[in-house]
Amino acid sequence: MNKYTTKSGRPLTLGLGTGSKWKDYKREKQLAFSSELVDLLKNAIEAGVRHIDTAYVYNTQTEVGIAIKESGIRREDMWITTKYFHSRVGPSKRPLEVIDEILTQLQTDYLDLLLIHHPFVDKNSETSISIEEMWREFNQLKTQGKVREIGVSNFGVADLKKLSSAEFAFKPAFNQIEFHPSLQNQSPGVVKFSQDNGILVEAYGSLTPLGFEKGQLLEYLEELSSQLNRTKAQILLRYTLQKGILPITTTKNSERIKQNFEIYDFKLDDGQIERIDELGALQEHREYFTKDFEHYSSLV
Ligand SMILES: NC(=O)C1=CN([C@@H]2O[C@H](COP(=O)(O)OP(=O)(O)OC[C@H]3O[C@@H](n4cnc5c(N)ncnc54)[C@H](OP(=O)(O)O)[C@@H]3O)[C@@H](O)[C@H]2O)C=CC1
Ligand SMILES: O=C1Nc2ccccc2C1=O
Repeated sequence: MNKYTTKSGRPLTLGLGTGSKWKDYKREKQLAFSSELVDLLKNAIEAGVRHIDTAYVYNTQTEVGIAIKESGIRREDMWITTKYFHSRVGPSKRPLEVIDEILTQLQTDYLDLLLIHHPFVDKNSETSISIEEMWREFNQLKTQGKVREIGVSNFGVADLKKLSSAEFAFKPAFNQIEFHPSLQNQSPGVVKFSQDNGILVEAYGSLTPLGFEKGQLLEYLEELSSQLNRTKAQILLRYTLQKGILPITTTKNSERIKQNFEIYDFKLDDGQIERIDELGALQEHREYFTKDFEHYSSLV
Protein backbone atom coordinates (compact mmCIF):
# COMPACT_ATOMS: atom_id res chain seq x y z
CA MET A 1 0.00 0.00 0.00
CA ASN A 2 1.27 3.51 -0.77
CA LYS A 3 1.02 6.61 1.44
CA TYR A 4 -1.44 8.52 -0.76
CA THR A 5 -5.10 9.13 0.02
CA THR A 6 -8.00 11.02 -1.45
CA LYS A 7 -8.69 14.39 0.17
CA SER A 8 -11.10 12.65 2.54
CA GLY A 9 -8.44 10.11 3.58
CA ARG A 10 -9.39 7.03 1.53
CA PRO A 11 -6.33 4.94 0.52
CA LEU A 12 -5.29 5.34 -3.11
CA THR A 13 -5.95 2.01 -4.86
CA LEU A 14 -5.54 0.90 -8.49
CA GLY A 15 -6.99 3.21 -11.11
CA LEU A 16 -9.39 3.00 -14.03
CA GLY A 17 -7.97 4.49 -17.23
CA THR A 18 -9.91 6.42 -19.86
CA GLY A 19 -6.96 6.47 -22.25
CA SER A 20 -6.36 6.69 -25.95
CA LYS A 21 -8.48 3.61 -26.66
CA TRP A 22 -11.50 5.63 -25.57
CA LYS A 23 -10.29 8.58 -27.60
CA ASP A 24 -9.89 6.33 -30.65
CA TYR A 25 -13.32 4.81 -30.06
CA LYS A 26 -14.90 8.27 -29.96
CA ARG A 27 -13.08 9.24 -33.13
CA GLU A 28 -14.13 6.06 -34.97
CA LYS A 29 -17.75 6.56 -33.99
CA GLN A 30 -17.44 10.30 -34.71
CA LEU A 31 -18.57 11.16 -31.21
CA ALA A 32 -17.79 14.49 -29.58
CA PHE A 33 -18.95 12.95 -26.37
CA SER A 34 -19.42 9.35 -25.22
CA SER A 35 -22.42 8.61 -23.04
CA GLU A 36 -21.18 5.00 -23.05
CA LEU A 37 -18.03 6.13 -21.21
CA VAL A 38 -20.10 8.18 -18.74
CA ASP A 39 -22.26 5.11 -18.01
CA LEU A 40 -19.23 2.86 -17.64
CA LEU A 41 -17.61 5.29 -15.21
CA LYS A 42 -20.82 5.64 -13.20
CA ASN A 43 -21.07 1.83 -12.97
CA ALA A 44 -17.42 1.72 -11.93
CA ILE A 45 -17.96 4.28 -9.16
CA GLU A 46 -21.05 2.36 -8.07
CA ALA A 47 -18.87 -0.78 -7.93
CA GLY A 48 -16.38 1.00 -5.67
CA VAL A 49 -13.78 2.46 -8.06
CA ARG A 50 -12.44 5.71 -6.61
CA HIS A 51 -9.41 6.42 -8.82
CA ILE A 52 -9.80 7.59 -12.42
CA ASP A 53 -6.98 8.31 -14.86
CA THR A 54 -7.47 10.66 -17.79
CA ALA A 55 -5.39 13.12 -19.83
CA TYR A 56 -5.89 16.36 -21.71
CA VAL A 57 -5.07 14.63 -24.97
CA TYR A 58 -7.51 11.73 -24.44
CA ASN A 59 -10.48 14.05 -24.78
CA THR A 60 -12.26 12.16 -21.98
CA GLN A 61 -12.04 14.72 -19.16
CA THR A 62 -15.60 15.95 -19.82
CA GLU A 63 -17.04 12.43 -19.43
CA VAL A 64 -15.06 11.94 -16.20
CA GLY A 65 -16.40 15.22 -14.79
CA ILE A 66 -20.01 14.36 -15.66
CA ALA A 67 -19.77 10.79 -14.34
CA ILE A 68 -18.42 11.94 -10.98
CA LYS A 69 -21.10 14.64 -10.66
CA GLU A 70 -23.96 12.34 -11.73
CA SER A 71 -22.82 9.48 -9.50
CA GLY A 72 -23.43 11.66 -6.46
CA ILE A 73 -20.10 10.65 -4.90
CA ARG A 74 -18.37 13.34 -2.86
CA ARG A 75 -15.48 14.87 -4.81
CA GLU A 76 -13.14 14.42 -1.86
CA ASP A 77 -13.74 10.64 -1.95
CA MET A 78 -12.41 10.42 -5.52
CA TRP A 79 -8.85 10.56 -6.83
CA ILE A 80 -8.55 12.18 -10.28
CA THR A 81 -5.31 12.05 -12.25
CA THR A 82 -4.88 13.91 -15.51
CA LYS A 83 -1.89 14.67 -17.72
CA TYR A 84 -0.55 17.86 -19.23
CA PHE A 85 0.30 17.38 -22.91
CA HIS A 86 2.85 19.40 -24.82
CA SER A 87 3.90 19.29 -28.43
CA ARG A 88 7.30 17.72 -29.06
CA VAL A 89 8.31 20.29 -31.63
CA GLY A 90 6.00 23.26 -31.79
CA PRO A 91 4.39 25.78 -29.46
CA SER A 92 2.21 24.36 -26.68
CA LYS A 93 -0.11 25.95 -24.17
CA ARG A 94 1.78 26.18 -20.91
CA PRO A 95 0.55 24.39 -17.76
CA LEU A 96 -0.57 27.68 -16.18
CA GLU A 97 -2.50 28.55 -19.36
CA VAL A 98 -4.34 25.25 -19.65
CA ILE A 99 -5.14 24.39 -16.02
CA ASP A 100 -8.47 26.26 -15.85
CA GLU A 101 -9.73 24.51 -18.99
CA ILE A 102 -8.79 21.14 -17.42
CA LEU A 103 -10.54 21.99 -14.14
CA THR A 104 -13.65 23.19 -15.99
CA GLN A 105 -13.88 19.99 -18.06
CA LEU A 106 -13.49 17.87 -14.93
CA GLN A 107 -15.98 20.08 -13.00
CA THR A 108 -13.63 20.40 -10.07
CA ASP A 109 -11.52 23.08 -8.40
CA TYR A 110 -8.53 20.80 -7.77
CA LEU A 111 -6.78 17.77 -9.23
CA ASP A 112 -5.39 15.00 -7.06
CA LEU A 113 -2.52 14.44 -9.49
CA LEU A 114 -1.22 16.20 -12.57
CA LEU A 115 1.47 14.47 -14.67
CA ILE A 116 3.71 15.67 -17.49
CA HIS A 117 2.50 13.19 -20.11
CA HIS A 118 5.91 12.50 -21.67
CA PRO A 119 9.42 13.95 -21.58
CA PHE A 120 10.00 14.03 -25.33
CA VAL A 121 10.84 17.54 -26.42
CA ASP A 122 12.87 18.57 -29.44
CA LYS A 123 15.72 20.56 -27.89
CA ASN A 124 16.36 22.28 -31.23
CA SER A 125 12.89 23.75 -31.44
CA GLU A 126 12.82 27.34 -30.20
CA THR A 127 9.12 27.25 -29.51
CA SER A 128 8.74 24.06 -27.50
CA ILE A 129 8.72 24.23 -23.73
CA SER A 130 11.45 22.44 -21.77
CA ILE A 131 10.64 19.94 -19.04
CA GLU A 132 12.28 22.22 -16.47
CA GLU A 133 9.93 25.07 -17.53
CA MET A 134 6.93 22.74 -17.27
CA TRP A 135 8.06 21.62 -13.84
CA ARG A 136 8.48 25.23 -12.63
CA GLU A 137 4.81 25.85 -13.47
CA PHE A 138 3.75 22.50 -11.95
CA ASN A 139 5.39 23.69 -8.70
CA GLN A 140 3.33 26.88 -8.90
CA LEU A 141 0.12 24.91 -9.46
CA LYS A 142 0.81 22.86 -6.34
CA THR A 143 1.56 25.99 -4.32
CA GLN A 144 -1.70 27.53 -5.55
CA GLY A 145 -3.62 24.42 -4.38
CA LYS A 146 -5.01 23.67 -7.85
CA VAL A 147 -3.17 20.34 -7.77
CA ARG A 148 -2.52 18.20 -4.68
CA GLU A 149 0.31 16.09 -6.14
CA ILE A 150 2.55 16.57 -9.18
CA GLY A 151 4.39 13.95 -11.16
CA VAL A 152 5.59 12.73 -14.53
CA SER A 153 4.97 9.94 -17.02
CA ASN A 154 7.32 8.01 -19.30
CA PHE A 155 10.34 9.63 -17.63
CA GLY A 156 13.68 7.82 -17.52
CA VAL A 157 16.46 8.27 -14.95
CA ALA A 158 18.14 11.16 -16.81
CA ASP A 159 14.80 12.99 -17.19
CA LEU A 160 14.04 12.54 -13.48
CA LYS A 161 17.46 13.88 -12.53
CA LYS A 162 16.71 17.11 -14.43
CA LEU A 163 13.91 17.79 -11.94
CA SER A 164 16.00 17.10 -8.83
CA SER A 165 17.45 20.65 -8.74
CA ALA A 166 17.21 22.54 -5.45
CA GLU A 167 15.30 25.21 -7.40
CA PHE A 168 12.22 23.01 -7.21
CA ALA A 169 10.52 22.83 -3.83
CA PHE A 170 8.44 19.88 -5.06
CA LYS A 171 10.03 16.90 -6.80
CA PRO A 172 8.00 14.39 -8.84
CA ALA A 173 5.89 12.23 -6.55
CA PHE A 174 4.74 9.81 -9.28
CA ASN A 175 6.14 8.33 -12.51
CA GLN A 176 3.55 6.59 -14.69
CA ILE A 177 5.22 4.15 -17.09
CA GLU A 178 4.54 0.99 -19.08
CA PHE A 179 5.12 -2.02 -16.85
CA HIS A 180 4.33 -5.74 -17.13
CA PRO A 181 6.34 -9.00 -16.95
CA SER A 182 7.58 -8.52 -20.52
CA LEU A 183 8.68 -4.92 -19.87
CA GLN A 184 10.01 -4.74 -16.34
CA ASN A 185 11.87 -1.47 -17.02
CA GLN A 186 10.51 0.99 -19.54
CA SER A 187 14.04 2.48 -19.63
CA PRO A 188 17.20 1.24 -17.87
CA GLY A 189 16.95 1.25 -14.09
CA VAL A 190 13.85 3.44 -13.99
CA VAL A 191 11.79 1.40 -11.53
CA LYS A 192 14.56 1.10 -8.93
CA PHE A 193 15.66 4.73 -9.33
CA SER A 194 12.07 5.98 -8.93
CA GLN A 195 11.39 3.79 -5.90
CA ASP A 196 14.75 4.60 -4.26
CA ASN A 197 13.87 8.28 -4.60
CA GLY A 198 10.41 8.01 -3.08
CA ILE A 199 8.62 8.31 -6.42
CA LEU A 200 5.54 6.08 -6.65
CA VAL A 201 5.62 4.15 -9.92
CA GLU A 202 2.28 3.72 -11.65
CA ALA A 203 1.88 1.07 -14.35
CA TYR A 204 -0.05 1.27 -17.55
CA GLY A 205 -0.17 -1.64 -20.00
CA SER A 206 -0.17 -4.16 -17.13
CA LEU A 207 -2.44 -6.51 -19.09
CA THR A 208 -0.32 -6.44 -22.26
CA PRO A 209 0.66 -10.16 -22.03
CA LEU A 210 -3.03 -11.10 -22.36
CA GLY A 211 -2.74 -9.97 -25.97
CA PHE A 212 0.08 -12.44 -26.72
CA GLU A 213 -0.93 -15.35 -28.91
CA LYS A 214 1.23 -17.90 -27.12
CA GLY A 215 4.28 -18.42 -24.93
CA GLN A 216 5.38 -19.85 -21.62
CA LEU A 217 4.26 -16.75 -19.72
CA LEU A 218 0.67 -17.17 -20.88
CA GLU A 219 0.82 -20.90 -20.12
CA TYR A 220 2.03 -20.16 -16.60
CA LEU A 221 -0.65 -17.50 -16.09
CA GLU A 222 -3.24 -20.13 -17.15
CA GLU A 223 -1.77 -22.57 -14.63
CA LEU A 224 -1.82 -19.97 -11.83
CA SER A 225 -5.32 -18.95 -12.79
CA SER A 226 -6.69 -22.48 -12.21
CA GLN A 227 -4.57 -22.99 -9.10
CA LEU A 228 -5.61 -19.72 -7.42
CA ASN A 229 -9.08 -19.43 -8.93
CA ARG A 230 -8.29 -15.91 -10.17
CA THR A 231 -8.37 -14.53 -13.71
CA LYS A 232 -5.12 -13.97 -15.62
CA ALA A 233 -5.88 -10.23 -15.49
CA GLN A 234 -6.17 -10.32 -11.70
CA ILE A 235 -2.86 -12.18 -11.48
CA LEU A 236 -1.07 -9.63 -13.69
CA LEU A 237 -2.50 -6.71 -11.71
CA ARG A 238 -1.63 -8.36 -8.39
CA TYR A 239 1.92 -9.06 -9.68
CA THR A 240 2.25 -5.35 -10.46
CA LEU A 241 0.97 -4.34 -7.04
CA GLN A 242 3.42 -6.70 -5.30
CA LYS A 243 6.27 -4.93 -7.13
CA GLY A 244 5.25 -1.81 -5.21
CA ILE A 245 3.73 -0.40 -8.43
CA LEU A 246 0.20 0.96 -8.67
CA PRO A 247 -1.65 -0.31 -11.77
CA ILE A 248 -3.89 1.79 -14.00
CA THR A 249 -6.02 -0.52 -16.09
CA THR A 250 -8.88 -0.12 -18.50
CA THR A 251 -11.76 -2.05 -20.00
CA LYS A 252 -14.95 -1.26 -21.88
CA ASN A 253 -16.68 -4.05 -19.96
CA SER A 254 -18.41 -3.25 -16.63
CA GLU A 255 -18.23 -6.90 -15.48
CA ARG A 256 -14.45 -6.89 -15.96
CA ILE A 257 -14.14 -3.68 -13.94
CA LYS A 258 -15.54 -5.45 -10.89
CA GLN A 259 -13.25 -8.45 -11.38
CA ASN A 260 -10.11 -6.50 -12.25
CA PHE A 261 -10.43 -4.40 -9.12
CA GLU A 262 -10.67 -7.40 -6.77
CA ILE A 263 -6.94 -7.87 -6.25
CA TYR A 264 -6.51 -6.82 -2.65
CA ASP A 265 -7.68 -10.10 -1.12
CA PHE A 266 -5.02 -12.54 -2.35
CA LYS A 267 -1.24 -12.78 -2.60
CA LEU A 268 1.25 -14.37 -4.97
CA ASP A 269 4.15 -16.06 -3.21
CA ASP A 270 7.80 -15.19 -3.91
CA GLY A 271 8.29 -18.26 -6.13
CA GLN A 272 5.29 -17.32 -8.28
CA ILE A 273 6.53 -13.74 -8.67
CA GLU A 274 10.02 -14.97 -9.64
CA ARG A 275 8.59 -17.38 -12.22
CA ILE A 276 6.50 -14.57 -13.79
CA ASP A 277 9.64 -12.38 -13.86
CA GLU A 278 11.67 -15.12 -15.58
CA LEU A 279 9.05 -16.06 -18.16
CA GLY A 280 8.27 -12.40 -18.91
CA ALA A 281 11.96 -11.73 -19.51
CA LEU A 282 12.00 -14.52 -22.12
CA GLN A 283 9.34 -12.71 -24.13
CA GLU A 284 10.24 -9.02 -24.17
CA HIS A 285 7.59 -6.70 -25.57
CA ARG A 286 7.04 -2.94 -25.61
CA GLU A 287 3.50 -1.80 -26.44
CA TYR A 288 3.78 2.01 -26.23
CA PHE A 289 6.29 4.70 -27.29
CA THR A 290 8.22 2.08 -29.25
CA LYS A 291 10.11 4.63 -31.41
CA ASP A 292 11.11 6.78 -28.42
CA PHE A 293 12.68 3.87 -26.61
CA GLU A 294 13.96 1.84 -29.57
CA HIS A 295 17.61 2.57 -28.71
CA TYR A 296 17.37 0.39 -25.59
CA SER A 297 18.31 -3.12 -26.63
CA SER A 298 17.00 -4.98 -23.58
CA LEU A 299 13.71 -4.28 -21.89
CA VAL A 300 14.07 -6.02 -18.54
N1 LIG B 1 0.91 7.75 -19.46
C1 LIG B 1 0.85 7.18 -20.65
O1 LIG B 1 1.60 7.50 -21.58
C2 LIG B 1 -0.16 6.10 -20.86
C3 LIG B 1 -1.19 5.95 -19.98
N2 LIG B 1 -2.14 4.98 -20.15
C4 LIG B 1 -3.23 4.90 -19.17
O2 LIG B 1 -3.35 3.59 -18.68
C5 LIG B 1 -4.65 3.08 -18.95
C6 LIG B 1 -4.56 1.59 -19.21
O3 LIG B 1 -3.72 1.35 -20.32
P1 LIG B 1 -3.83 0.10 -21.28
O4 LIG B 1 -2.50 -0.18 -21.79
O5 LIG B 1 -4.92 0.29 -22.26
O6 LIG B 1 -4.36 -0.98 -20.23
P2 LIG B 1 -4.29 -2.47 -19.87
O7 LIG B 1 -2.94 -3.09 -19.94
O8 LIG B 1 -5.04 -2.50 -18.60
O9 LIG B 1 -5.09 -3.15 -21.08
C7 LIG B 1 -6.39 -2.86 -21.36
C8 LIG B 1 -6.87 -3.89 -22.38
O10 LIG B 1 -7.02 -5.15 -21.71
C9 LIG B 1 -8.32 -5.67 -21.95
N3 LIG B 1 -8.81 -6.25 -20.69
C10 LIG B 1 -9.17 -5.60 -19.57
N4 LIG B 1 -9.54 -6.45 -18.62
C11 LIG B 1 -9.44 -7.68 -19.14
C12 LIG B 1 -9.69 -8.97 -18.65
N5 LIG B 1 -10.14 -9.15 -17.41
N6 LIG B 1 -9.46 -10.03 -19.46
C13 LIG B 1 -9.00 -9.84 -20.73
N7 LIG B 1 -8.74 -8.63 -21.26
C14 LIG B 1 -8.95 -7.56 -20.48
C15 LIG B 1 -9.17 -4.50 -22.36
O11 LIG B 1 -10.11 -4.93 -23.31
P3 LIG B 1 -11.70 -4.77 -23.03
O12 LIG B 1 -12.00 -3.30 -23.09
O13 LIG B 1 -12.29 -5.53 -24.17
O14 LIG B 1 -11.97 -5.36 -21.69
C16 LIG B 1 -8.18 -3.53 -22.99
O15 LIG B 1 -8.06 -3.77 -24.38
C17 LIG B 1 -5.17 3.92 -20.13
O16 LIG B 1 -6.57 3.93 -20.21
C18 LIG B 1 -4.60 5.27 -19.76
O17 LIG B 1 -5.43 5.86 -18.78
C19 LIG B 1 -2.04 4.09 -21.20
C20 LIG B 1 -1.04 4.20 -22.11
C21 LIG B 1 -0.01 5.21 -22.03
O1 LIG C 1 -3.54 6.01 -23.24
C1 LIG C 1 -2.59 6.24 -23.98
N1 LIG C 1 -2.35 5.58 -25.15
C2 LIG C 1 -1.22 6.06 -25.72
C3 LIG C 1 -0.60 5.70 -26.88
C4 LIG C 1 0.57 6.35 -27.24
C5 LIG C 1 1.08 7.34 -26.43
C6 LIG C 1 0.44 7.71 -25.25
C7 LIG C 1 -0.71 7.06 -24.91
C8 LIG C 1 -1.56 7.19 -23.80
O2 LIG C 1 -1.44 7.94 -22.83
